[in-house]
Amino acid sequence: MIRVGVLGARGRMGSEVVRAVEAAKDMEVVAAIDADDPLSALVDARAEVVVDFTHPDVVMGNLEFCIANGIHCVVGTSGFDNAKLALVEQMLAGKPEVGVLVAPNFGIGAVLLMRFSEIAARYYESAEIIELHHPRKADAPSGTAAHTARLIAAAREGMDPMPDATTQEEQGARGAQVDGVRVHSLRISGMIAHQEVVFGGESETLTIRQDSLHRTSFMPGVVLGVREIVSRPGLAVGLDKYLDL
Ligand SMILES: NC(=O)C1=CN([C@@H]2O[C@H](COP(=O)(O)OP(=O)(O)OC[C@H]3O[C@@H](n4cnc5c(N)ncnc54)[C@H](OP(=O)(O)O)[C@@H]3O)[C@@H](O)[C@H]2O)C=CC1
Ligand SMILES: O=C(O)C1=N[C@H](C(=O)O)C[C@H](O)C1
Repeated sequence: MIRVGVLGARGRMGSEVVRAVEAAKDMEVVAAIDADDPLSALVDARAEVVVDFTHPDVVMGNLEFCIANGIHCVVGTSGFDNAKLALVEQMLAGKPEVGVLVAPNFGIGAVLLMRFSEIAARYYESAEIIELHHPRKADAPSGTAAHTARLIAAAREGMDPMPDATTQEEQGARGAQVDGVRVHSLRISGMIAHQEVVFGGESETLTIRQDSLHRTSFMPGVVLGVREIVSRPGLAVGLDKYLDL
């Protein structure tokens, strides 16, 4: 049995993770921790793997503690940019046996959307992202949208800039730019997590869309991450690293 600690255990995602881990035959929750609970409970409970769905402001401190204590980390919390990932690499330098998976999105459809977007990016002169989430989300753009934008930007290397004649703009009307890719963030009651990537070229568009209709959609990916991380030391970014895409 893999001994799992859940950080953010009373949150929207964390509470689903507790249920999913308990339902899996080969793992158990040994510590369910939320804000104000001491991280030392993870060590007391001999947790082997931590699943973190907390907040972008606290996740780095959690990682520092877990890595220092030899606990593998499956991280769903958003807000990771290259600078934060470099810090995680630094934390791991002294603990090469520890694994950390940072997954912008654990939904299989979202993982496929990101891969398909990376493939499509080279074939279209225009690409923009629309992400749609519930209004209680703390960060914008979403981690998934930012990661997708970076993948598209990397795939477009060497291509001409996207056409855009805008010279006069209400602030924000054209969205945020992540590595030069426009991202538009909607916060809509009733929604969970949704993303569209719209590509355009000569007399043609391609729209790729994924919808998470319930937070259970993320759980097969989280459980896979817990199962895999115990034998995958080092930092992996994206669940696709554990899939044969
Ligand atoms: N990668 C993926 O597939 C997905 C990622 N996410 C990301 O996961 C994160 C959490 O989302 P969501 O569950 O909706 O958010 P919630 O606010 O519902 O849950 C976060 C929980 O973490 C708690 N928390 C805050 N600080 C700490 C701490 N230091 N230690 C332990 N627990 C703490 C919060 O407590 P309190 O409310 O008291 O502050 C809250 O209970 C977000 O960054 C979101 O973007 C979400 C869905 C899927
Ligand atoms: O906050 C959320 O809900 C989600 N956050 C992640 C993100 O920022 O991409 C993953 C998913 O979109 C749900």
